[in-house]
Amino acid sequence: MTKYTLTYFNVEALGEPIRMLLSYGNLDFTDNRIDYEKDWAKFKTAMPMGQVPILEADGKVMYQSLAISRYLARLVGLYGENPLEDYEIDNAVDNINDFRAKLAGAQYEQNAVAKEEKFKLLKAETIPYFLEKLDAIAAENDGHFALKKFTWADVYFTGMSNYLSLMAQQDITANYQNLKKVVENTIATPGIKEWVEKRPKKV
Ligand SMILES: N[C@@H](CCC(=O)N[C@@H](CS)C(=O)NCC(=O)O)C(=O)O
Repeated sequence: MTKYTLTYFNVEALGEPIRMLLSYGNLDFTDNRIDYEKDWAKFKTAMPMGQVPILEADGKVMYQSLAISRYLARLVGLYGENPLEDYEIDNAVDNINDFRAKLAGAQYEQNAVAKEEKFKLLKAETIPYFLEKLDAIAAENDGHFALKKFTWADVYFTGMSNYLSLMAQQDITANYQNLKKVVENTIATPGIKEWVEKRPKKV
């Protein structure tokens, strides 16, 4: 049986959807968390693109979190059953990821004045815009992100949700009932439920 090792920092963020997919599939994995301050400089040079997450499986080193997630989603049966279904799921993930990129653009802005301006715009326009759109997609799909059923798009949103809330400086599901439903359904799913109960409490 394949033994996986996920290497990432001691946070949820890009690593968490992968941890959830591994847990959903009941795949045997080591959750290897690097201490950024102490150890990252030495690990970074050994990473294929100088970044994490990476997933090791029987000697194969995989990187790029979305590529890893798609691989696992296929493996555990949370992708589509044909190219059109795959498109629907990928489309939802891309929408979520566009939201993440907007938040990260402000969060990681180095110039303090520019950062404040970016956050003002985020709070006034970008965050409500994306959350309304995402909530509408979840409403159309009966509390899921695609195909009216549980797919890895739901896992992606749920895995990222605490990190997105942290960057948005607000609970992103608080006023969006359909997004809340996606998260509630996902964390009640066998495999993921047990993972969420035992995972380190570090967003
Ligand atoms: N596109 C990559 C981005 C990976 C990425 O941005 N990783 C960050 C952590 S979230 C990282 O390794 N940062 C440390 C560095 O770049 O030195 C993916 O999705 O895997």
